[in-house]
Amino acid sequence: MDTSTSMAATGASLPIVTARLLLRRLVAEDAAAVTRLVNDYSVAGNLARVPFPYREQLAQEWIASAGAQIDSKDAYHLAITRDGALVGCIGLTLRRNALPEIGYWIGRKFWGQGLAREAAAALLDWAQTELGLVEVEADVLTDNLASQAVLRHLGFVESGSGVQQFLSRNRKMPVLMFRRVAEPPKPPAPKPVLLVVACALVDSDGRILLAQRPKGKQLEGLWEFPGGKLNDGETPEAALIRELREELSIETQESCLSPLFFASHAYEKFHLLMPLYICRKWQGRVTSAEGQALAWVRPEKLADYPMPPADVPLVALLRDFL
Ligand SMILES: Nc1nc2c([nH]c(=O)n2[C@@H]2O[C@H](COP(=O)(O)OP(=O)(O)OP(=O)(O)O)[C@@H](O)[C@H]2O)c(=O)[nH]1
Repeated sequence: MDTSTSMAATGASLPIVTARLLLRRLVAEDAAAVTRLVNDYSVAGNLARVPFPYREQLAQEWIASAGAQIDSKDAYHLAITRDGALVGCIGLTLRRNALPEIGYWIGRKFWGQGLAREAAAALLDWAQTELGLVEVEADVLTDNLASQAVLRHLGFVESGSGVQQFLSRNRKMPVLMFRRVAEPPKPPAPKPVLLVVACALVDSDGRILLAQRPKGKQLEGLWEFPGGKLNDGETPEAALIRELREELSIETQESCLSPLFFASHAYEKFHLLMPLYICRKWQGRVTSAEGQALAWVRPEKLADYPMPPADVPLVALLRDFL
């Protein structure tokens, strides 16, 4: 069954998938299952707008109107299915002079498994993301403690009480009103800024030295400019002179290091800020002091060496510069 094509027209993405459930558009074939589950006083008696006994003809009409309401964006009544079988329904109705209202029911044999809570949590998240709904209301029979527990768990708080006509009971019943204000999405936690210094060592043939990141390290196998993190109290230049000594067994001086470009890149756990220096003068022979593979690379060949994402803009700049 394709429930996604027709939703495309409304701009909202359905179905909604949760750990155990699929919330999808109701289809005509659901009428028999809806009738079987709702035509049970323990279910229908909690619902204000369904008569009891409940007949399949009503289910057919309701399913047709639910489809039309989704298309007109007036309400989103969805089937709750588990492993392909209908276990209940859930809906969100957008009202003109009132807040949107959520309602749901679960067939009696599926009670006690937290399915209403799982479906409602998913629909509320979906409504916030897809429809921008922040505040939602729900009315619950005063003695329907299970449904009130679901709402409380989802962050609803009691906002009033009243009476409402219940078709299923053919009389007015006391209800509690609940309201939920969704928390605004949390901004991502700020990442620590990591300062790393790196160097484009350029030999007399105009080739640049790249070092391969060893196995077991983050970004292993990628080629990078020699360098590393600053120790406490170190200047960038002192750190770079130390790193070149430790990694490549060469000596250089601050006067031989010229700042060139810098990389600013968001990695998953930190934000890298990496000034890239250029150095054409050093003492000693470049050797791999830490066992890392080294390569002297012509500027036009740099792109053949896979490098960390932070380095990509630097490589382009360096190629133009040299
Ligand atoms: N040296 C260097 N580091 C780079 C480059 N590009 C880039 O993203 N980085 C990142 O900057 C950090 C450099 O830290 P580092 O070399 O001192 O440390 P590391 O990850 O090797 O681990 P370590 O702390 O065990 O030595 C790494 O996260 C590395 O992925 C680059 O061109 N050169």
